[in-house]
Amino acid sequence: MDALKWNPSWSYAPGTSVGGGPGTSVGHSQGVGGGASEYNYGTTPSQYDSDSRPDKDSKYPKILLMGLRRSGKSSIQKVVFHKMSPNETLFLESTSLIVKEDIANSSFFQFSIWDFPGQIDFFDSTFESEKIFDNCGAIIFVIDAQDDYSEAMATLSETITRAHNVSRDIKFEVFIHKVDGLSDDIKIETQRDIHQRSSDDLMESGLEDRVQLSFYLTSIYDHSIFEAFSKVIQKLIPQLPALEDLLNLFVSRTRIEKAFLFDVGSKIYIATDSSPVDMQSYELCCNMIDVVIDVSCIYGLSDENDESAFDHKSSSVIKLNNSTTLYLKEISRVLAMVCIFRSENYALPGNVKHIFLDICEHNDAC
Ligand SMILES: Nc1nc2c(ncn2[C@@H]2O[C@H](COP(=O)(O)OP(=O)(O)OP(=O)(O)O)[C@@H](O)[C@H]2O)c(=O)[nH]1
Repeated sequence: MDALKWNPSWSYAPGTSVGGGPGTSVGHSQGVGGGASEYNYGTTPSQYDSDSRPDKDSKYPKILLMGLRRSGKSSIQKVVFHKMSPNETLFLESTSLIVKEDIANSSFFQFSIWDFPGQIDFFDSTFESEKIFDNCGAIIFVIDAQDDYSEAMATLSETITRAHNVSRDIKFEVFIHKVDGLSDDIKIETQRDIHQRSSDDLMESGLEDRVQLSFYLTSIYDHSIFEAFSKVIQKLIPQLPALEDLLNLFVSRTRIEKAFLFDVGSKIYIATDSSPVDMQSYELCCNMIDVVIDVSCIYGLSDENDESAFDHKSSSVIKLNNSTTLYLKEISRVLAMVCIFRSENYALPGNVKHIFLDICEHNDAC
């Protein structure tokens, strides 16, 4: 497979993508507005004072990935945004610097992800809370559910207090991570316990009415990490309510059961209609995106041109043997609509994109 044909805007950092599949980024492809940079935390304090700090000009809201060492922060970032296969994360080295990466793929999808080293010391004089938490949209705090999480709970509580002091608008998202190794009963019990302990901690610090935590059970070995990230990102999309209204209107006009608007590169869904999301449907839609991109890369490109495998001609229909039909249609260079129909209601919706864009046109949201 000629990975160079992959749309460069889908790999978010220069030359850092690893792993198989059509998303493998080769060379120094760089995303729109993308680029990863590293700078030292703690060891060279002057870097915080210097005007040359790489984050100085980043205008995007930050998403901070925080948590103890080896909790899985870098793995999450690599799997979601660089198509690294979960098994390859076994070879990731511990992060010793803050790794900052701008992700600005579409007008809905603009933020800056900061992957923190695990050994943060809030009492270190070089840790500048104001600068770190300023313009922060969300903190994703990763807890290794396979390990003793007492220390992680203490760090979470400290992180919340520090961050909340700087900004009241930060969203706190707790990923109870690595749940692939746990039975369903243990997962539920772990979530209950972490929820309880963090509520107690919030109460102790007097923040129980001011801070709201969201909890997600996640693993890089299934789609839970993509779903959780989707929900985090959606909270940072100002146009989300308008997009959801559009999707509701769209669904009501087309007899579609469920419609997702996807960022194709990461398989994060930017919005969906108001009917409940079930994990299986989401997984099916993600798999469909993979199939469409794989097949397009193999059969859809000629050797002469250097076009993307995903373009205005991209669409696909997959009929399943359980009376469900999936339909994917390109919406823009980086966005796809994936719809789920009951097969009996499916009448080739060649104009799905047009109906959607037509609805958008009559609304200011898009
Ligand atoms: N079972 C399981 N292992 C995971 C999961 N996510 C990450 N890991 C493993 O956890 C280990 C640590 O992952 P990292 O991503 O390096 O952790 P980190 O939080 O970035 O670590 P530091 O850089 O030291 O702060 C690796 O061996 C990963 O393969 C998961 O969902 N399930």
